[in-house]
Amino acid sequence: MVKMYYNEDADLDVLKDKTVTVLGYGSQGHAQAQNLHDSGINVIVGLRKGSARWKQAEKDGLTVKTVPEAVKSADIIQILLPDEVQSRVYENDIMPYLESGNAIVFSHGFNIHYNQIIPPEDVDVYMVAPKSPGHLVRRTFKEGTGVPGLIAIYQDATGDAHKLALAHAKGVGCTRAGVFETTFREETETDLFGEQVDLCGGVASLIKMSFEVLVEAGYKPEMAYFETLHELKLIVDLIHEGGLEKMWYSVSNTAEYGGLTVGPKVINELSREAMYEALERIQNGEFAREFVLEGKVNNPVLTSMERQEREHPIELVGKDLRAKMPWLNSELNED
Ligand SMILES: NC(=O)C1=CN([C@@H]2O[C@H](COP(=O)(O)OP(=O)(O)OC[C@H]3O[C@@H](n4cnc5c(N)ncnc54)[C@H](OP(=O)(O)O)[C@@H]3O)[C@@H](O)[C@H]2O)C=CC1
Ligand SMILES: CC(=O)[C@](C)(O)C(=O)O
Ligand SMILES: [Mg+2]
Ligand SMILES: [Mg+2]
Repeated sequence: MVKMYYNEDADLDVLKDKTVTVLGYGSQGHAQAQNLHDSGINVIVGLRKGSARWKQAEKDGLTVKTVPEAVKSADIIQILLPDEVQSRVYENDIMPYLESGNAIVFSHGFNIHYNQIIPPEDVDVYMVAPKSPGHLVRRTFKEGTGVPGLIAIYQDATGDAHKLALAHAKGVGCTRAGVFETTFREETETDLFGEQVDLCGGVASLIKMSFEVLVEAGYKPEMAYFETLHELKLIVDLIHEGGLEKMWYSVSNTAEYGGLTVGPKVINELSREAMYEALERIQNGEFAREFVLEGKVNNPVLTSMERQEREHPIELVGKDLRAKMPWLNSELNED
């Protein structure tokens, strides 16, 4: 087993006299900045002028500055901007203001691993990566628990990077749930693989295709929505709590037999090949190059796919049905 780090393994005191600047106040930024602040750490949020989130961060009790000003005020600069804009912001607004002995922190290794940001040798570079969407990083922290996370050290200029990374992970709440150490390469490649093949891409495709099949076969969209999307969370909750075993235990024998025999026909050897292909494109940098170039031309493919996704019948029927389930709706907007 890998070594796991918990609260007692991390010392927040190493951050006591430091200022942490969190650049960006989006999914991870708003969550990690507030968690660090609530952990007693001196936090400044860095945003561009005119950011709609500036007021929100101030309302949340945080000091906000422009990115260059925030970098100048900081010992530790955590870059929580979208991956595709990080290198541009780094060159214009971060690098010129870095000081020897500063630390640069990431929550995903993309820009370091794929050579988009090349930091100077006299700064620490480490990662604190919650294995969770940002909104749950905040929600679980407020509930008194936390999400698991990774740390990785890319560059240890001061000799303190490891201690800083552990303390930082503690401030974010990850040592409550467990933290283990990895490398920038391993985090980047597994994270991209997971989100493309399983967590986001695989699941979304599975949901849409099973929905489409039921609707094409003449079943009501509402029925199909409940069956292929809504109930998925309830099933995944069981897997999350007690592994596949708990899920198989809880569902009927009919579901267990049908699931075990039919599942591998649906996610099959062709899917395995597609997974290997996705992994290869991640490992050889092709996916990274495609995504970086997409960002440089203002995301034409992403924009169009987002529109198509919004217009998918499952999203239309889902919107109507969720409006009738108000208890589902508020959570993402709360923080
Ligand atoms: N989303 C997640 O749950 C996870 C993300 N990560 C990683 O965390 C990092 C941040 O991702 P995420 O939280 O999704 O990012 P978001 O897309 O939510 O970040 C949005 C924030 O970035 C700011 N921003 C965007 N462009 C610029 C710019 N050019 N100059 C200044 N600020 C800018 C936005 O400012 P404005 O308010 O002005 O629009 C906003 O505050 C990434 O490395 C990602 O891979 C890791 C684990 C999970
Ligand atoms: C939430 C998370 O960890 C992801 C899926 O890797 C991401 O949002 O990049
Ligand atoms: Mg991830
Ligand atoms: Mg990711």
